[in-house]
Amino acid sequence: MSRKTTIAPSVLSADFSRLGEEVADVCQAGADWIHLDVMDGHFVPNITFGPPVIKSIRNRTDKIFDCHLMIEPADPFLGAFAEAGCDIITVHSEASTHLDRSLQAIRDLGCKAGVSLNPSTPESVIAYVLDRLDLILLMTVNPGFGGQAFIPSVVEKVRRVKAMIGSRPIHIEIDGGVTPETAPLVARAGADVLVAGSAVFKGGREAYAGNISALRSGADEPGLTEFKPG
Ligand SMILES: O=C(CO)[C@H](O)[C@H](O)COP(=O)(O)O
Repeated sequence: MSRKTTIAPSVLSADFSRLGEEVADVCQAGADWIHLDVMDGHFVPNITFGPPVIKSIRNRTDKIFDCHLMIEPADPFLGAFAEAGCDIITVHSEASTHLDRSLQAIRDLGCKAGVSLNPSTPESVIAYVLDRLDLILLMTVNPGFGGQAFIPSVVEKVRRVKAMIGSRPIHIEIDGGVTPETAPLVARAGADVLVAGSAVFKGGREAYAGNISALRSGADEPGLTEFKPG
């Protein structure tokens, strides 16, 4: 059976002066989720936006808001991101001193809980929190900027994480340098959610539908098993 990979455009590559329209346009073009990259200028060398901006675009779509927190600490702000309308909140393992507590707090807020690993972080850091996870975000670039080159060594980590989670209903999401060429590599290794900024937003709104379908057709090869989240 073939499957449908979830495509999550990262608004990092959108025109921020028209963010609401950009979100509506990519949803209209076939996006499944909206990926929100929150950066603090401390954990990563860039600053983006926070809860007020997310709240201001929440009414543009009812698609899942997938919030990737690249902030340290994250715990004091989890409530504000949930309140702003995020459905999934992902924290970085490298920025979480008490990862188990952070994941529990996200679920207590009524959101799905995710953890993100930088390219150099081994998957062993999540071995004891698997039952608290709805999503594992494996970075295929060093976080902070869009438009970077995909780091191929992470493909092997995707395979290991897929084996590690077994039958648990946990999404494996890939973020960084995802293109129609790299999408099949990570999909074959076990990823079911692909984040893409540059590859979706290039060419302006008329190009979004074609860009999304190019990513999807690369990832949705026949023979890949369908993912059924819990
Ligand atoms: O988290 C990110 C950077 O930290 C971005 O989501 C990611 O890099 C997507 O951009 P692109 O598809 O252009 O690589």
